[in-house]
Amino acid sequence: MVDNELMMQHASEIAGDIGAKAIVSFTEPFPFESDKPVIWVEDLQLDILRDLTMHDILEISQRHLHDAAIQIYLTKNFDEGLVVGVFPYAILVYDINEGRNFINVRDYDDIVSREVMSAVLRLALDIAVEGREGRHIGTAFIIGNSDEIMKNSHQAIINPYKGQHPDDCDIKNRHNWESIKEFSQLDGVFVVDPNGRIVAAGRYLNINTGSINLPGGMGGRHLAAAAITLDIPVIGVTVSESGGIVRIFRDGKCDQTIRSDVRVRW
Ligand SMILES: Nc1ncnc2c1ncn2[C@@H]1O[C@H](COP(=O)(O)OP(=O)(O)OP(=O)(O)O)[C@@H](O)[C@H]1O
Repeated sequence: MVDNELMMQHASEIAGDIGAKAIVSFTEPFPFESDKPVIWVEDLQLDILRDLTMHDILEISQRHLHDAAIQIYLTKNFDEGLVVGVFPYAILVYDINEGRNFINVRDYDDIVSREVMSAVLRLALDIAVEGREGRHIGTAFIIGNSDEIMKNSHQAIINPYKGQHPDDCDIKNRHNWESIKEFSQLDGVFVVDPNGRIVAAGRYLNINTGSINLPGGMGGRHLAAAAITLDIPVIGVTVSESGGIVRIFRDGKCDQTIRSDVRVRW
């Protein structure tokens, strides 16, 4: 296998030559100096690539780079430009526009601002990757006119956000994420208004799932999120307990699927 340091040096040169925004490294992290920001991707078992054909290696590497690019897009607001991906076996150049075409938070700005949508997706990815106390967590955020959502739902347990200071309910504020992650273990969903204020947690949606048709493997949580988006103009963001996948629902359908099996570190 080629030395990781050598791969990184070449990637750094390529990144300089093509004016890339960053280097995304899938190799084992080590201290590395570069003019370009280096993003390390963790939690990937790339050893399995060793026995595959070059075609398969490239296909899998590209998929991982695509997943990482979505996280970079959501976290860094990199809207366009190139990144150089470094794998133990390959160097790939990736256009962030491709990731952006796949998921564009502006697609939802008739209901929720880009800032709130990015925050919810980033938090949802965190919950999908980290879980809580060593176990996977599933939850959902229903975003839109909160009065309408409240009318179409009821408390499964006491609402922990009732009567709280608005600053403590702001989903855009990362300082609030720890408590949101804690409450994501509760049964039911979060209700979020278009400004990013969490109005309720532990909320059960009163829905009619008759006209909803989802692919197999999606149970009550996904059905409920899909159904409410058909009944009223809201967005549903789900985190699946089984599989750690984040999905965006709109108009009764799953609009986007984001895999969480790569973890980027800045
Ligand atoms: N109508 C509803 N409103 C709000 N939450 C619901 C509703 N129905 C189910 N849920 C939530 O979904 C949880 C899991 O249900 P289920 O396992 O059937 O969902 P799922 O879609 O298979 O999701 P996962 O992939 O996360 O397991 C329930 O414990 C509950 O918290």
